[in-house]
Amino acid sequence: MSIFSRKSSYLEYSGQSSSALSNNSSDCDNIVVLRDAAHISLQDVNFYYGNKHRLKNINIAFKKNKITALIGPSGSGKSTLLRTINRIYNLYPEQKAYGTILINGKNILDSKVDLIELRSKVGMVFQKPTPFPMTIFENISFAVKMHERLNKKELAQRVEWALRAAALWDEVKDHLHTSGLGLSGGQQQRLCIARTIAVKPDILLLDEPCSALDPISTQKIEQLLAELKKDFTIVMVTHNMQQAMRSSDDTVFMIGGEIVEASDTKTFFSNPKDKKSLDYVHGKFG
Ligand SMILES: Nc1ncnc2c1ncn2[C@@H]1O[C@H](COP(=O)(O)OP(=O)(O)OP(=O)(O)O)[C@@H](O)[C@H]1O
Repeated sequence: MSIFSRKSSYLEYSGQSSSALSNNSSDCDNIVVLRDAAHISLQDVNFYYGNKHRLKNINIAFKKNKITALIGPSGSGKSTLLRTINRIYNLYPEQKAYGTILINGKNILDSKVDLIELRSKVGMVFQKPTPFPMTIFENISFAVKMHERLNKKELAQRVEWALRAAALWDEVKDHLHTSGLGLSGGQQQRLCIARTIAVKPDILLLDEPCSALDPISTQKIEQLLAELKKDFTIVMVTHNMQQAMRSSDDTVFMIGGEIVEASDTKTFFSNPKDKKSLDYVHGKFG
């Protein structure tokens, strides 16, 4: 069975009873778990850039088919946390993660994990749109060809499917064979999302996907994410608290490489439990 089979769940391996969203931080320091219907679970994750310890005992689970926002001041470790989930940090030998990250019950930090397969199942979209210097069609077909052998017709269907899913098809269908670099910033970001979902991942990691976009493009991406969560589990770093409030189901608040608080977004913003969360929500720092 593939390690990415959807059969296992957090509840199966943890042996813990299900409660609705629960926050264990009072039981055990810095242990914060969103338990219900978890798809990704980090257990005692620590991360180092060389000898700099930048994620400290992270315990958190992200729910299937929900959007979780990672928020916190600059340097709090949000992007680092995101980068552990598809092991992109492995491109840099001095960067090391320890602990357990379970996806569908399998530890993706295990040295035997196939990183190409992992990254096809855990897609990532970065802050700045980065289309390849190729046509719109090729931007997507190139990604698909790296992972699958499809015939010409199947490939064209997959490109159309991904562009439709990324709410870009109607805007580009008449010029698929022109450069992706000719699109607006918002369209380029949707192209990057289309490219990522074209290989049919289970999980989408988004690192400040709207920070380079104008408000209308931002709104389109937010609407798109609301659609995409029906099919994907989404974890998104954002600096924009309004965006976290509008778009996410759950919110995880970090400072200094640690999780301060995690809960459903409505509760986090209306009734944060930790004084630091309250101060952050009220703009007193960060
Ligand atoms: N490549 C790197 N080498 C060394 N240290 C790094 C590297 N990237 C990040 N760091 C450090 O790790 C810590 C966490 O950084 P990270 O980028 O994860 O924070 P962040 O919360 O995403 O910040 P921001 O909101 O500014 O993007 C910071 O102290 C940062 O300086």
